[in-house]
Amino acid sequence: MWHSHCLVERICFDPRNPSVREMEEIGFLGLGIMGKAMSMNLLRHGFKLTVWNRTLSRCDELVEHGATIGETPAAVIKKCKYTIAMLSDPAAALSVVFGEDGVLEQIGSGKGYIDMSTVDAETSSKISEAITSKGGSFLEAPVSGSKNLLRMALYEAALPAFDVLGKKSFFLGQVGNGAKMKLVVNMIMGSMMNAFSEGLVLADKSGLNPQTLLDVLDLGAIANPMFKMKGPSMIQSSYSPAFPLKHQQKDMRLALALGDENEVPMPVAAAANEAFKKARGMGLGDLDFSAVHETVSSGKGSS
Ligand SMILES: NC(=O)C1=CN([C@@H]2O[C@H](COP(=O)(O)OP(=O)(O)OC[C@H]3O[C@@H](n4cnc5c(N)ncnc54)[C@H](OP(=O)(O)O)[C@@H]3O)[C@@H](O)[C@H]2O)C=CC1
Ligand SMILES: O=CCCC(=O)O
Repeated sequence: MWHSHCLVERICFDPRNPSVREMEEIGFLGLGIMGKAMSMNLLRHGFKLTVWNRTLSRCDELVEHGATIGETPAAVIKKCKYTIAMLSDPAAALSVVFGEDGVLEQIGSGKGYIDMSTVDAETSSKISEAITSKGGSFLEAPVSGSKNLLRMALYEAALPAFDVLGKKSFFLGQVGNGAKMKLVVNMIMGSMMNAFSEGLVLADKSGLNPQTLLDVLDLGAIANPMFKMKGPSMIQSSYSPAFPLKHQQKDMRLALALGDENEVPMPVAAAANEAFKKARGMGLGDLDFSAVHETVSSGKGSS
């Protein structure tokens, strides 16, 4: 998990003292794959939550586990001192803040907004400026890892919640750096996933057992959790979504724009992006990003 900017004040709960946690209510906006898993985790660790999701019915399961529903993002902000958002993309992140009944209507002094969505630096900066101009505090805090980062003070205040949500947090300085770091990481991940897919298909088509390829890869210098976790299901053409392919393609697109801005040639990432676009065109956007494998294995590559 990376945090780049700003939450304020020290939250008065202490991770070692659940009774203190109960004094603070955290808001949570966006209950997709990640938001739901993160909210459940917070509830399990004794945090009180008020949740909102655009499709309100997705709040029901959280309510069964003790959460309260906020009718709008503004209502959640009004009720809670700290609110976390986990939304699909820049458009969603902006609309929840700037739209009708949005975050801006109730944010103000003494309130913190933590956006954990993967967006670009420009989006983070727009949100940060709007929130801080109303006296609120903002922290961009994109996360790495799947369902299985405030000005420094808000960062410190939020650490008890981050401790529950992730293994390690990094404070990266100014707003935008969290978004950039996340995009660099996901650009590498998306490029690797494409090379991995091609390798699996090449092994298979050239008469090798793909499972043996996985075993060999796992013992060498390029062994990594992604190959280990995704490989077996990719061989079975099974792509139950942990990280939806449409979001991986959004991250490739945003990383390539960052490359444009900084004049960094990125031919490998550009080719990977084309493969993810192809996969979206094949109707695979809601499946796991490993479904890009189908663009190679079905013989419908990105050329
Ligand atoms: N899945 C993963 O492994 C990881 C994902 N991420 C990032 O986290 C974010 C969320 O990912 P994930 O949970 O997988 O995605 P999902 O697609 O499962 O969830 C997206 C969420 O955004 C909401 N949303 C979409 N558009 C709007 C809008 N215009 N206004 C309000 N709400 C909107 C959806 O609401 P509704 O239910 O109404 O559609 C839903 O709550 C993304 O930025 C992703 O890149 C980061 C790390 C890992
Ligand atoms: O942004 C998504 C990252 C997914 C992962 O790290 O497994």
